[in-house]
Amino acid sequence: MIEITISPKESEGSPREFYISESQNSEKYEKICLQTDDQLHRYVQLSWDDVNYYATTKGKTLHILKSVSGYANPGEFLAIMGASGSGKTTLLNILANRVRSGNKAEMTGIISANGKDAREFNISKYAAYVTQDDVLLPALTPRDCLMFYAKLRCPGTDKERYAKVEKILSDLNIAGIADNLIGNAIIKGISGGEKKRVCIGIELMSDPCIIMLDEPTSGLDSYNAGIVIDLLLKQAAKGRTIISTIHQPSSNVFKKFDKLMLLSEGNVVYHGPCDKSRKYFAELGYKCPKQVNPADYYMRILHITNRHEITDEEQNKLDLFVESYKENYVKDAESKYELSQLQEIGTYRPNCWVEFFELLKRSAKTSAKNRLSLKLRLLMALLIGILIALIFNDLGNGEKAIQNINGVLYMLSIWPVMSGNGSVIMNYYMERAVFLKEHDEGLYGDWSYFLSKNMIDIPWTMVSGILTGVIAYFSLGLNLHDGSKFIIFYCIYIMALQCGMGFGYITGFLFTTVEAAHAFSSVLLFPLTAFGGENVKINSIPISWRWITYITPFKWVFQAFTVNEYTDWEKDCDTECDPLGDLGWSDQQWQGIIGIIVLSTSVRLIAYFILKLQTRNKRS
Ligand SMILES: Nc1ncnc2c1ncn2[C@@H]1O[C@H](COP(=O)(O)OP(=O)(O)OP(=O)(O)O)[C@@H](O)[C@H]1O
Repeated sequence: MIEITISPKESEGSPREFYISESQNSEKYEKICLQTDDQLHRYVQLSWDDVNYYATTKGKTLHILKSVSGYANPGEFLAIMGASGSGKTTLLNILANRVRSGNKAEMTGIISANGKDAREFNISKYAAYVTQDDVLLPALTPRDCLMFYAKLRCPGTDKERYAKVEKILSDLNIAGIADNLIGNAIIKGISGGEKKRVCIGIELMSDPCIIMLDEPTSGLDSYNAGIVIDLLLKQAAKGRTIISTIHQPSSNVFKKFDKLMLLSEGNVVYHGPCDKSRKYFAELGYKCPKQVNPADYYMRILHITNRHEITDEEQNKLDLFVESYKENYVKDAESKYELSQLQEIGTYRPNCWVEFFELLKRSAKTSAKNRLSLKLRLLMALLIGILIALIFNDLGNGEKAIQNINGVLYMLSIWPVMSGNGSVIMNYYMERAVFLKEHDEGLYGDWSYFLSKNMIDIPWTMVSGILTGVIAYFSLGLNLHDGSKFIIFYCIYIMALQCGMGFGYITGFLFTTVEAAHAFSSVLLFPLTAFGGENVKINSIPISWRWITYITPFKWVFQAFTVNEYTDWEKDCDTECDPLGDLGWSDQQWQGIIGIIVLSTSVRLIAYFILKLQTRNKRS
């Protein structure tokens, strides 16, 4: 049994002497008893000394953080404030080990956790990071999100995981909306404050010692901002170290912070107890009037009109604050706890099949709940089938029939490749941010993700194939020599869709924006339609260009379709009529099908390779 003494707020005690206060003004001395040594794992004092950050842009080197020193204690909420561009996010990212020195940026200084140099270990193993944007899947519910993390992050039985999710939902006061959709601009969902609480809940699943947040209240009204800050204070009260950048807090929110760090133009101008900041600035000649929110007042006195042309008055004021801070800076006592006593987060990792299965389940749920996208895709498949049936309703006989059948089969070769490509790009960009975040956190590997994406495509391609394929095939009266003809046609159609999806993954993984991916795939696929064998016969293509036909999905699909159609063809035709011979593949029974299988597999392997490369580059 460990006894923890709770000291008053003003005390600059050791990490074991943090205060717990539901109401900020409480000056009560309390004692709490923790049941076991387990709680010790949460106590991390993070400190940073003489941190400088330089970034080079357009040939100019900017000094973004200037000799910044500070600390954050366990059990406390440290708010980092400053005008826009003062370096808050950069500092937070450096503390979270999300910024490294490279070609265009250089970081100097020492960051340590409980006295141990952070260069010797990975701080992200102890810290959770909540980004400013809510990176969530809109078609899921808060419970789905937390449960997904519980499955991949928390050891134990499903019952224990379920209990943990319920506890977090109730701690964050979102149990009432746990089964509502998260939503986005299109899908009506939960409020911004509730989304932020879901993001915090996700991070709490891994029981982090430190929680870092980038502007968790931005975009929230003062009531919701207060709720978010209160729940973070509760987490601090459990011994966690909370570090958060914050923009324009209300006076009610401001007075809840334990420690405050004020930045101006990359310099620290104040770092210490929040409630002592008024007195500190008053002594420097800047007295905040009683009725004024200190947060607003500090922003006003630190305001710089044009940072590229700082006036003498602004510079003198900044120098006064910076010098005074340097003289007065006193760091809290060093933590007594060895880092080896701390519990790492994210060390639990289920095997890749569990990751795959959970990702598959989530993708299925997301697709099913995203009704609009589902309906649109089904409608499109149906309409294309009907449209083809209407346009080519009279195929005719003899030469005319061959020309018409070639035309319709070529359309049926282009459409699945294009639609498969487009649907993958669209779907991938809807979840790209979530995937990159989760993958970066090591929640699952790229193999599990890629495999689950490939598996979830299968039912969709089968349904789409039935809708377009059945309508087109039977309404046009294509070859019905025996039942296997349609089955082969259907399988080729599905493989064409799969191949198009493979191309979609390549472009999706290569580009960071959906617009660039669509533009690139159009530029890539459209010219390939000329090499499919319908517009220009393959043997009339110059030899030096003929290799392109091997990477043209339309060519393999068209070949497979025509061979299937014209073998045992029963239309009226004179003896000269040889549609397969005219196309140049009369003796190539299986090449089309083998070609589409090989190309489909190759593009997926290439896509996986690109994904691996991209995620590795992002991590490094
Ligand atoms: N890699 C970089 N290259 C060029 N400039 C950078 C880089 N990183 C940060 N900056 C610049 O450094 C300054 C501080 O950026 P930072 O995002 O930390 O500010 P902030 O205080 O968080 O601002 P805001 O409140 O608007 O988010 C900004 O002027 C930003 O443009």
